[in-house]
Amino acid sequence: MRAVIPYKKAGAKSRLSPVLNLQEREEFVELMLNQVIDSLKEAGIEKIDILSPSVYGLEVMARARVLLDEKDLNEALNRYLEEAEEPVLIVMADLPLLSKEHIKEITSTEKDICIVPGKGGGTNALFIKNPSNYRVRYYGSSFLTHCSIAEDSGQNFEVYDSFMAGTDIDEPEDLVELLIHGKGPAKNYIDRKFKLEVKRGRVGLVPY
Ligand SMILES: Nc1nc2c(ncn2[C@@H]2O[C@H](COP(=O)(O)OP(=O)(O)OP(=O)(O)O)[C@@H](O)[C@H]2O)c(=O)[nH]1
Ligand SMILES: C[C@H](OP(=O)(O)O)C(=O)O
Repeated sequence: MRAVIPYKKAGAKSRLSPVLNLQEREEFVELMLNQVIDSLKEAGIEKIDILSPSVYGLEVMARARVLLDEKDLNEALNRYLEEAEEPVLIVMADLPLLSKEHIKEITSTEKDICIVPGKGGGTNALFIKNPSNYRVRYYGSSFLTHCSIAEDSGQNFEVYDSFMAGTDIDEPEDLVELLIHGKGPAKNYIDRKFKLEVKRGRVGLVPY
């Protein structure tokens, strides 16, 4: 088994631009990437690839193999799947609440594929036992798309239902979940810039 983390630091997390400037977003995304790598290693996954369109932010990366592919996310990942000769776990880099336990459960599925839905219809992780038989199509309602792709290719799949693994950090309100449930450098980075605002209803985020 090997894990691949698609990663693009340049201009990362544009949806967080209302609350973080470009430098902050690029610093933050690098912290989240390293927490995902931590969880993969803690789960015993030794072969970890980072698939990126450029070497930016990865010049001194020694914790995983860096693969460069300037193609867009889907083309790059599908080329990776074509060339893979073992089960592949695709994990997004913006999952600071993903734990080793989640990873062990996801990769222990009895199905051909395990799909981890994100918020708003996305796909946070995909474990694919037979990568030659599967292709990805991220963006839009990619979770539903990936379920259909599995069905259309005659492969059964498990939907891994987890609030924590399902929390990808895309929008400012996602930072609330990181402050409440997270730990480690990514959480500490946001902790230094924001505090929780507890009013009626949902907890909010306010800058210091
Ligand atoms: N290899 C590769 N990874 C990408 C690319 N675009 C995004 N990613 C990564 O794919 C994952 C999901 O991407 P998004 O959540 O859309 O991240 P993003 O593009 O920084 O966020 P927004 O700018 O808010 O859309 C993250 O791990 C990104 O780092 C790309 O063109 N190539
Ligand atoms: C890549 C994309 O991420 P999102 O924009 O949903 O966070 C997806 O999961 O299809």
